[in-house]
Amino acid sequence: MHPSITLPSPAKLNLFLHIVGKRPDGYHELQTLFQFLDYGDELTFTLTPDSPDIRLAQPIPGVADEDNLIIRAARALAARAGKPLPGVTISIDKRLPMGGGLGGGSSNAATTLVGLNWLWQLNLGEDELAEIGLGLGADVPVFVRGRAAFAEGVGEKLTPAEPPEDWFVVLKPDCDINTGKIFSHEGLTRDTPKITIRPAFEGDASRYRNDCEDVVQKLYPEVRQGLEWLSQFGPARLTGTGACIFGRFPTESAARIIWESKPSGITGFVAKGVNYSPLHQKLTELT
Ligand SMILES: C[C@](O)(CO)[C@H](O)COP(=O)(O)OP(=O)(O)OC[C@H]1O[C@@H](n2ccc(N)nc2=O)[C@H](O)[C@@H]1O
Ligand SMILES: Nc1ncnc2c1ncn2[C@@H]1O[C@H](COP(=O)(O)OP(=O)(O)OP(=O)(O)O)[C@@H](O)[C@H]1O
Repeated sequence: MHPSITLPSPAKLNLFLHIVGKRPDGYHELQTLFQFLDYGDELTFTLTPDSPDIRLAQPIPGVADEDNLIIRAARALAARAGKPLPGVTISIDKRLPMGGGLGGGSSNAATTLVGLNWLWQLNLGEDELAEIGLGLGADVPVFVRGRAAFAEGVGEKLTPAEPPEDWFVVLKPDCDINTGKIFSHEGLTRDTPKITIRPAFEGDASRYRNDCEDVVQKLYPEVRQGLEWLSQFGPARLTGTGACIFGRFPTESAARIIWESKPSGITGFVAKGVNYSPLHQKLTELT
């Protein structure tokens, strides 16, 4: 039996998302609150000592292996290690909708960096892994660090936060939203005044908005209808640039009652918000 490890790759929510400016390189400066969900993909890493190849057991439909953030993360880590390493085969149990604002690809990249650092026994520190992660995507560092956080810059300046660990109904309206298209939309507001938060942010995130929500609702009636339906029952928001939306509930049973009554034809799930990533939780249990 070759050494093997199965690790969670959780989703994130942007409990709020403010666009506070635009950088000279065209990227938008954000202030956002990230919380993890106890729901996500699962990756299994199996070392193949007889072959140096880094490969996927099965491709993700619509994503070329070369572009897959899992392969890109594993290669970036191997390059940083700078020594011969055993090959690895990675299989994916994909549960998160792609391009849904739940950070699935970024989370897969982070689980790969953290998991292979462990399996290859590289002992790189969290700062170094987060730096490699930032080269793969702005949302990767928060998944590498594994703590809910208030994020600034493009998402890389992180202050740990402890929002309430509520339950969420997460719905995926039936549309695909391109992040670049939303960020380049002329109707997007880019001047929300910067806020300062108390260290640890224990406040009520639903006081704050997602600045992408107006544009996304205008372009995608499915999102508007979903938000209208969900907000009857409590605070509801878009995560990232969508398409997923979430409603917040104090208990699992309250969330499940609403989930059961969702309109037909809409997919999604019920999950708990967690401030410590299930990935890091699992690794703690293993060591
Ligand atoms: C909106 C968030 O989901 C918040 O968590 C993320 O910042 C999005 O991060 P991401 O999915 O890694 O985004 P990318 O795939 O890198 O971005 C796609 C495109 O959106 C635009 N973009 C993205 C992030 C950002 N802060 N400003 C931008 O202007 C850029 O044109 C970029 O080329
Ligand atoms: N392992 C992967 N899993 C999912 N998507 C991937 C992966 N590797 C590359 N991608 C590409 O990344 C794109 C964005 O996927 P992802 O699921 O991260 O979006 P998202 O949930 O909108 O993320 P964000 O909230 O960061 O915008 C996909 O459309 C796909 O082309």
